[in-house]
Amino acid sequence: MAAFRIRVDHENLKFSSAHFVLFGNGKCETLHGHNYRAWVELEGSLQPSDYVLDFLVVKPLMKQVCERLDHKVMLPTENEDLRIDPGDSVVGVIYGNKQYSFPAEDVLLLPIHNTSAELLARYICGVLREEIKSQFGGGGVTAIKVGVQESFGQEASYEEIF
Ligand SMILES: Nc1nc2c(c(=O)[nH]1)N=C([C@H](O)[C@H](O)COP(=O)(O)OP(=O)(O)OP(=O)(O)O)CN2
Repeated sequence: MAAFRIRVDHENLKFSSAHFVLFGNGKCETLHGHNYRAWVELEGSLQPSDYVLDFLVVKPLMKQVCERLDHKVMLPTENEDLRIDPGDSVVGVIYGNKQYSFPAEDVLLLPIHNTSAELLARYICGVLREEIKSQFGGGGVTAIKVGVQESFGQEASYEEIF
C-alpha cells in the first residue's frame, strides 16, 4: 500500500519537566527531570495543496503542547495509588510512605496512569489528534505517531489510526 508520511521533528520541540515513574506497591523513582524532546509523524493522502498537512501548521501545534508541559512537575491523575490533593496554592501528593507538596503553578496534572515516555507519547498524540480534527477536519490524515525522547537514545513512540 502506498502512503505519504510527514515528520515534524525540531530541536525546539522540547520540554524540561520533572516526574517520577510509579512502579506500584509504594515503589517509585525519585523525583527527577528530563530535557524531553518530541516529534510527530502524520500519514495520509495528498490534499489539493499537495501536502498531507502543512508542516507550518503542525509545528505550532506541537510547540503548544510542549510549552504546556515545559517547566512543570508532571503528575498522573489516573493512578489510583497516587493521592493528589489539588489546592489553590499548593498541590499535596502522597504515594506509599512518601509525601510531596508543590506550588500549584509548578504542577501539571495529566490524565494518564504514569508519566512514562510511552504514556506521555500517547497523551501528546491524543491532544494533537483532537487539534487536527477540530482545526482541519482531519484533512487527509489517516494515522498519527508521536515520539517522546527522555534522553539521547531513549525514546518511546505511540501510533494510532486517525
Ligand atoms: N520504557 C521505558 N523505560 C523507562 C522509562 C520510560 O519512560 N519508558 N523511564 C525511565 C526513567 O524515567 C528514568 O529516569 C530514565 O532512566 P535513566 O536512563 O537511568 O535516567 P537518566 O536520564 O538520568 O540517564 P543516565 O544514563 O542515568 O544519566 C526508566 N525506564
